[in-house]
Amino acid sequence: MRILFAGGGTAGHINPALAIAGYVREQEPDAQILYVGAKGGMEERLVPQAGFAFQSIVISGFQRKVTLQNIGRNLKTVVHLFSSTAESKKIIQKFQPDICVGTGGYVSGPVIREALKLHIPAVIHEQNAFPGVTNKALSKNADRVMLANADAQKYMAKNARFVLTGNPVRMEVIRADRTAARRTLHLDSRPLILSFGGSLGARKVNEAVLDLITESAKTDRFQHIHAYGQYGGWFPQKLEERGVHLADHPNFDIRPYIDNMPECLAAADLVICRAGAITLSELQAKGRAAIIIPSPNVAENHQYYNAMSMVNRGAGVILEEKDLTGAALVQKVRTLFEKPDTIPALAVNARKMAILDTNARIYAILQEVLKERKMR
Ligand SMILES: CC(=O)N[C@H]1[C@@H](OP(=O)(O)OP(=O)(O)OC[C@H]2O[C@@H](n3ccc(=O)[nH]c3=O)[C@H](O)[C@@H]2O)O[C@H](CO)[C@@H](O)[C@@H]1O
Repeated sequence: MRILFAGGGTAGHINPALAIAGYVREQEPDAQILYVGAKGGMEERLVPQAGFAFQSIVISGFQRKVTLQNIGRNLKTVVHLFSSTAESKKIIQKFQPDICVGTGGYVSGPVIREALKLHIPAVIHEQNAFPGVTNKALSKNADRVMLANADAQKYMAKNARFVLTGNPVRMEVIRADRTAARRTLHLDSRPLILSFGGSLGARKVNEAVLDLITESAKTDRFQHIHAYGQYGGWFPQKLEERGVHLADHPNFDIRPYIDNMPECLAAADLVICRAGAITLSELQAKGRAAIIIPSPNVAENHQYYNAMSMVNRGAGVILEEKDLTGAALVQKVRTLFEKPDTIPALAVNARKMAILDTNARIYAILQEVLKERKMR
């Protein structure tokens, strides 16, 4: 199979594509896989790191707020609209895919549109209950619209060919073993708290975790791995200013981005995170207890609903950003570790929500679509 993936902007769109691509590669080691991402996007680093061929196109999104600067940006976006279409066509004609898979983000727009125009079958996957603009636009003509949540259907084209698949989670995440991961990460028997604010990081989460780690440094009862994200470069310096010298705390591992998330999730006792759809699917796949802090800055407040679907099943604890302070986070952590049964119960309930055969379901859909197209 020659298969072309397109999706990007944040890891929430990239990792599902990597999960599907990884599964295809396992099933068909000879499969030819090419990933098309946006120039300057996280995919430029994450895709080659996962061992897949990568090509980028120049693309940007429209800014909705009217400011002088945004008018300039939007003019550039119009130019990119044309250039990205031409670039996509060129890549597709050269690679000659049997099928294309779009996982959302602006970059999937021109690639999937051009593939369909060239009569190449194309499917898309939507990770959220509230779909992104690109997937909404593509839903009308895609061969299949694969959904993680049936609610997304009502915002998409009426005649679209929907299939409920769940969210694809990378096999590395599903398979990672706790004991082996803890050994590789040189952890001891103290509990591990893993924290990150979505794939780009989050200032509010960083601020609260800064207080948590400062507090934690007094007793060294926990081990911490924290990712401060793209804009949180101030985090290690702030810790030092508070008298927490990382050199004195080998139990604190502070980084801009967690590249070995499969291991970190496997090793963690408690996760503190945003409510991005893929992060939550990973918590479920691993059965991990979490304090979930939904981002309020997303379309239709969808992270709140993502979080509540776990909270309502006793599979996580919510801390809304309006209530988020360092003290509130410290208190929540304290409460969770107070009784020995609380964290294991959350973890078991999270695991009950896992859908573990999404990659296999999607692989079957790709084959079905290919067969269908051949028969036409
Ligand atoms: C602000 C925003 O618009 N967020 C959206 C974005 O979130 P975001 O890009 O944060 O996506 P998710 O939370 O869904 O997934 C993040 C992915 O990045 C990985 N990861 C994260 C941090 C890190 O340091 N290392 C690492 O590997 C996680 O393990 C996960 O695989 O896409 C999601 C899926 O469409 C949406 O549900 C989110 O609402």
